[in-house]
Amino acid sequence: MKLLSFEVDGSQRFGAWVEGGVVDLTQRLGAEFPDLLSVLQAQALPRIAEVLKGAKPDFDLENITFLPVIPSPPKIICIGVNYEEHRSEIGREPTLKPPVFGRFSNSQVAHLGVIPLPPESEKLDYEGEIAVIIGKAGRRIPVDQVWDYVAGYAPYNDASVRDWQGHTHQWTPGKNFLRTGGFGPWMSTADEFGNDPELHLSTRLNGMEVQRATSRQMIFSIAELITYCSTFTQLEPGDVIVTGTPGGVGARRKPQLFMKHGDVVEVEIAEIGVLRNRIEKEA
Ligand SMILES: O=C(O)C[C@H](/C=C/C(=O)C(=O)O)C(=O)O
Repeated sequence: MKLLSFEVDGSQRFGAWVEGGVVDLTQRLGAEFPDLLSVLQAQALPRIAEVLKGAKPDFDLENITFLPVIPSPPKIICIGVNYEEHRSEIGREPTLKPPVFGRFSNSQVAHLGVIPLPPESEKLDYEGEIAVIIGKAGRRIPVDQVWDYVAGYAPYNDASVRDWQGHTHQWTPGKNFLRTGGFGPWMSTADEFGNDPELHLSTRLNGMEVQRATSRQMIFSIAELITYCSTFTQLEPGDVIVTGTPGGVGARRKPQLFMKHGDVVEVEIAEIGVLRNRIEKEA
């Protein structure tokens, strides 16, 4: 299933993309589940699958406004330096454990939303990534059991304000400018894949491919990341783990390639879909 959050006529809803459009699940199940997060919290994905059997779309994609897949995740845990090509382009020493940092939920932006280029920056960069959405609470999850805890996967753009990321050795400010973290268009539920799926990730800037990798190239696998993160914190349904970006970021190109007003950035997971955002100067 491809599940999404969206708005129609100012009302926030959740639904499923099926061939031909969007099935409105708020209309069918809203009394029980106000949003996609509550579906995950109730572990009600099988219920959604039941409701979707034979359901006809209610909206064309053109008639909805996308919201971030989970608009307010309990936690957004980001992983840095998780592909060898990126590690070597930034000249970092390998680490025995994954670098971890956080994003706030208001740093997210939906598919087709505008990523603002803040007046404080001349170095807004893209980072195409695979997001893992957690479907079940767990602490110290053994590596061979992590797949029971995954609800699905989605494209993510961990767009980064490099000037602010570089102020100190903490990356948080540069990773949390408002509406820089693209999340969408939808999550594909884990049952569409086997355990440990190979997902094919690419990033395009104005149609030019700038990043390409698969989940097999991660330094710390999705399973290892879930085990690691669930050791220092309790993972909860709706938490998002953003698994790191491959080589090819704009800051490390020669010449550098930062995003500017009018650019269109796309992050694609071939098995899931394309997340597209336009860059606009923030007034
Ligand atoms: O500055 C660094 O060493 C790493 C930093 C962040 C990387 C990520 O967020 C990631 O790898 O996904 C960077 O490349 O600027």
